[in-house]
Order: sequence, then C-alpha cells, then structure tokens
Amino acid sequence: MHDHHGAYNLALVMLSLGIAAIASFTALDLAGRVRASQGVMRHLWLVGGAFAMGIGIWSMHFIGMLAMEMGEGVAYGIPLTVASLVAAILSSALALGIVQTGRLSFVRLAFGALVMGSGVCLMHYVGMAAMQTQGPLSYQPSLFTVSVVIAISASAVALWLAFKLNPTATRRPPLWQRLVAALFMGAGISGMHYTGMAAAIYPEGGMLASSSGLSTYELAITVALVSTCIMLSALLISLFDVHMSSRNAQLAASLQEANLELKQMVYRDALTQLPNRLMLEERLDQQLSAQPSSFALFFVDLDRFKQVNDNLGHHVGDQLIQQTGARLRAAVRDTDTVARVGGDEFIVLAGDSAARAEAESLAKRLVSTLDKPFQIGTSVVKVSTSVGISLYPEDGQDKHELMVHADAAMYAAKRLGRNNYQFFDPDMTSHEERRVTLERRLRHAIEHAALRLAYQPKVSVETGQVTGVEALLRWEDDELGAVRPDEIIPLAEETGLILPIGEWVLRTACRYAQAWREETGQPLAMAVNISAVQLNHRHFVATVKEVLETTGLAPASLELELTESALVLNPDLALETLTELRALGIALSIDDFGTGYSNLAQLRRFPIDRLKIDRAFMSHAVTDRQDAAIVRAVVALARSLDLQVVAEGVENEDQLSLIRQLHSDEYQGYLCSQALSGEALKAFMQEYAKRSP
Ligand SMILES: Nc1nc2c(ncn2[C@@H]2O[C@@H]3COP(=O)(O)O[C@H]4[C@@H](O)[C@H](n5cnc6c(=O)[nH]c(N)nc65)O[C@@H]4COP(=O)(O)O[C@H]3[C@H]2O)c(=O)[nH]1
Repeated sequence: MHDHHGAYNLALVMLSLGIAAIASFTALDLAGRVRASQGVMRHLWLVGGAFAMGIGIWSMHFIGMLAMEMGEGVAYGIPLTVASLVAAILSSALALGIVQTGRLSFVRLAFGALVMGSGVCLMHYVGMAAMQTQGPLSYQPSLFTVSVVIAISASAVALWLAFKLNPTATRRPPLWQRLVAALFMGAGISGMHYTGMAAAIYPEGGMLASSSGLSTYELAITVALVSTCIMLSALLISLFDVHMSSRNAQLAASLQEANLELKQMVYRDALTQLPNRLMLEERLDQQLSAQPSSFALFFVDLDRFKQVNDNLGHHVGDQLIQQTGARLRAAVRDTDTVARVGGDEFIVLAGDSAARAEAESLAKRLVSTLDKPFQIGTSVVKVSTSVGISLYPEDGQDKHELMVHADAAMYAAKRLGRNNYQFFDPDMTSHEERRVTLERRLRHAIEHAALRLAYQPKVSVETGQVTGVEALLRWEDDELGAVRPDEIIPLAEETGLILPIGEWVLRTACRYAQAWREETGQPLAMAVNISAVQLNHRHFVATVKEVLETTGLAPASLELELTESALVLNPDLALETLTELRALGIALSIDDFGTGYSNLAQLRRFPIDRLKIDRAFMSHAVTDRQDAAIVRAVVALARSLDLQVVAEGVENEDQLSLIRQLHSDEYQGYLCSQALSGEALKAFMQEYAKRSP
C-alpha cells in the first residue's frame, strides 16, 4: 500500500472549486425558497432543491477525484457512484429540511451540522470506494478525522448562513452577501473533499484501468456541464419564483392598502375623520350585544350652523365642523365614540355614563365646550348647541329607538331656547312628527288669526328713555302650547308660510304703532324682523309701501331688522331693495350681529343704520374675556362704519355698565322688560315714565 498523493490537475481543481461555489450559491438560494414558500410548493422546492444541491456537491467531489492525476484513466464502479450521488441528494434534502422552518437554536444547528456533515462524508467516502482499485482503500486516521471535522464545521457554517441570509418573499439579502457566503461554503466543501483525498492510502498496484471510453477531461467537463445546467435551471426557477412572489406580495400589500382605504371611506366621515353613522351603528350593536347595564347616547346639534355656512361660506362652515368634532372628542373619554351623523349633527356614545347624573355632567360639558367662540381664519364664530340624551335601557332597547329618542330630546332642547340639553321623555315626539303637527297647526293658526305680537322696549343707554319697541311673534296653540319664534320661523321659511305670516306681522305692528300715535300723540318707533325669504321676494318693497299706506304709519317710525344671511343670499338684490326702503325713510338694522360676522367690506355697501349685538355674546360678556372682546370689536366696528349699536339680551346691571363703558347707544333685555302684549306695553310705558326722571 502507498499514499497516492499524485499531482492534481490544477484546471480541474479550479473547476471543482467553481462547482462547489455554484452548488453552495444554489443551495443558499433554494434554502431561502424553501423557507419563503408554503404547502405543496415548499415540498416541491425541497425535493427540487435537494436534487440540484446534491448533484452540485456530488459533481464537485467527482471532479475533485478526477483532478487527481493517477496516470491512466481511473474506473468507477457504477453502483457505488450512484450510491454516493444518492447520499449527496439525501443529505442535501436533510439540510434543506432543517433550515425550512423555525429559529435556529444551538442544538438544532449542532444536530443539523452533524447530519449534514455525515451525509457529505458518506457521499465522499462512498464515492471514493467506487474507485476501482487493486485492493481496498485505507485512510490515515488523523486526516480522516480532520476531513470529518471540516465536513461538520462547513455544514454548521452553511446552515448558519442559510438562516442568516433568510430571504422573505419580498426581500432578499444583497448579492455580494450571498456570493461571499457561497464562497465560504464552497471552500468548506472542497476543504473536506481534498482533506479526505489526502487521507486516502491507495493499495499497491494502483487503479484498475478505466473501461470507459471517455477521457478524464471529457468526463469532468460533462459532469461539470450537466450539474451546472441543473443548478442554473434551479437558480433560474428560483429567481422567477422570487419575482413572482414579490409581485404577489406587492399586489397583496396594495390590495390590503386599498381595503383599508375603503374601510376608512365606508366607516369614517371624510371631513372630520370621525366615525360616521355606519360605524356608530356598528359600535352601538357591539355595545348592546355586550349586554351592558346602562349607557347614554347624546345627540349634539349646532344651533346656528346654517347661518355661519350662508354668511361666511362653506370653507368656514367646514372648519367649524372640524373644530366642533375636535372639541367634542376632547370633551369625552378615549373609550367614548364621537360620530358625525349629518351636516352639523354629532352623536356621542358614552360607554359607561351609568347614572343620570354622570350623563348630565357630560351633557353640560358638551354644551359649554361648544359655547366658546371659534377662531376660524380671521373670523370669530359663535354658535350654541342643543343636546338630546337617551339612556339605555330606560329610553330604548335597540339602537334605532335610542337614536330616535336622543334626536327627539335634542329638538326639545332646541325648542326650549337652544344652548341646553334635555333628557328624553316619552311625551316628546320625533322631529318629523313634530314638524308635521307644527305645520298643520300653524296653517290653522293663520286661518283662525291665532298669532299674536309682543313688543319689547328698546332703551337709550344714555338717558334710560324707551326709544322704541321690537315686535316679536307669539303663538300659543291649543294643542302644542306656546311655540317659540325660533321654531316657527325656520318652518315657516321652509313651507313658504313666512310670506303670509311676515306680512301679517308687518301690518299688525304698523297698525299698532299708528294707533299708539293716534292715542298718545307720540310716535312709537317700531322694529319688525324680516326673514331672508321675505327680503328676497319680488314684491317685498311694494308690500311694505302698501302696508305703510294702508295703516298710515310714517316710514320714519318703521325699522326693519335683517340678518346677515338675508343680505348675503343675493347681495345685489338686497342692495337694491334696501336702497329703495331707505329712500322711503325706513330705518334698517342688522340683527344677531357677531354670530358669524363676515364680509365687512360687503356690509359697508348696504345702507344700514344700526347693528344689534347678538344676545349670545351679552350673556357671557361680563365673565368671558373672549365674548367681551367680541362685543368691544363689534362696537368699534359699528363706530368706524358710523352705525348705531344696540345690545340685545341685557339682563343685569353689570352688562349695562359694560355696554355703557363701550358707548353702546341702546339696549334691549329683561333688565328693562320682557316682550309684552300690546295692552301690557301701554301699562308698562305709563309706569316707566313715572319711574324715570
Ligand atoms: N335670554 C334673554 N332673551 C331675551 C332678552 N331680551 C330679549 N330676549 C329675547 O331675544 C329675542 C330677540 O329677538 P331677535 O334677536 O330679533 O330674535 C328673534 C327673531 O330673530 C325671530 N323672530 C321673532 N319674531 C319674528 C318675526 O315676526 N319675524 C321674523 N322673521 N323673525 C322673528 O325669533 C327670534 C327669537 O325671538 P324671541 O323668542 O321672541 O326672543 C326675543 C326676545 O324675547 C333677555 O334679556 N334675555
């Protein structure tokens, strides 16, 4: 026996190293594919990968053996050669199986390396045994051991790399990393092989002559070509698969994104990003199915939203809604739901406002948070809020009932003078029912002359003398009780009833003022509210003229009170109408000023005599700095436009002294008197004249 450490054919050694590196590269890539795929695909990748990798490693080994120049051609026994190929494929399958799932623990790595290393050794030494030598091969124990250690260590590094470079379907490690890893692995496999070759002690007599017709070179090149082709096809398929999976992953991601957006659109209000009605209803369903002991639903509606929208434009209206949503959100707990369910309507679902008292304190918070003026761009907008509350379970067992009842309670709050809240009461009717009844009864009231007027004195701030009165509509219905003008006027505007009602108010007020003059010999300045619908009606000026003529009232005794929204609806027509009225000698004032004071430049165009500061500002002007600032600004503005100022809703001496400081001209309010019937006004005036110096 002798060591057959014959010279190596350098070209074939290089070829074997190249094949080892390609096999390693393929192995790492396929390991990634196995990990990234699922189900049947994972098994297919495992089988295909094991073949490609096994053939690769085996060819490296085979070419490595051919690289040893042993004189004449060496013959290889077919069964053992095939067995070594099978060993290579099986150990590759095992290796791929080990890296396919989970995390790589130390035990797993050690076990995997042992299995794979043994497989590689088995392949190598079975392959060596296939060499047809004169006698059996033997091995130097030390080098043999080193070769086994190298095989196991190289396998450990290979497995570790396969895990480290674990690509997901969408992300692959950079190419250079994969190349370096492949070179490392290739070097490990080749190292094992050449150490194993070095360990071999060949028997005396050397090799049996090859019966194969192929030369060593031809055989090596053929094996290299075939195995490279197999590996390259596996790589190409793998690349294609990565491309497809990343495309699929991208598609899935964009589908998920589209789904989210769609959900957002379906469940969220676009303007405020708050939940919409649909989402609220779902949350209500969830809430109800959790069988809670109790909870509360708050229907929140802005009182003067339409006015702001008309006066200041939709963009301001939109911002008002956004700010309202934000304030409501800030006023409730994180677990509560604030949903926008209509133009200026919100619903708050308060999970555990168990007790009525808790619901009441939240309602107060909701009203007061929206009572503070809003700063929108350069405008200061003041609105108020009406809140209706329904409680589960007493006010409703299902979501529909709870919502309808909260809505009815909200309308009841509006009827009671706005800026407050009401709990649902079974006597309350829904908004629709109320509307229908109201319209029917209003028509009845017009036909049966059941409407009345009340007159509220206006007082000079300087002298304390009554300077005139404002006519206010009153209606006491047999069925409905007292109905406030705030409720009558919008309904009358919608139904067109405002024209007959408005004309009746004008005629009655003028007749009263003329009768007053005839009785007392003194003129009575009479202010009448005019709705936007009336002002924009073609015959309005003619109607006013006719009423003045018929009643005999001097135009100088009449003042018409208009809202800003009436003017901005059709500014050109309004200007024309106001100019004609002014030419008749009628005084004109802007009512509710400040609730959304708008286009000052526009206001300048109109022939106006007075501005009336809305009572919403007066109520807090003494205590709230922001409201006081608005009152101050309105007075300053009126002065700069050379207009008189009337403060509405003056209820106490503090408010009076504030407007006195600000040099307001007149005031109206409970401090002097409420609106009185025609008879009561006469008595009041006599009494008042006696009191004043
Ligand atoms: N809290 C409080 N309130 C006070 C005080 N002083 C007066 N008020 C109330 O404030 C309102 C003043 O009328 P407005 O601003 O023209 O506001 C009126 C006006 O815009 C409209 N309106 C009333 N009558 C008519 C009418 O005949 N035609 C039209 N188009 N609108 C009318 O309905 C609104 C509400 O009228 P009313 O309910 O009569 O309410 C009246 C009056 O009763 C006070 O010191 N404190």
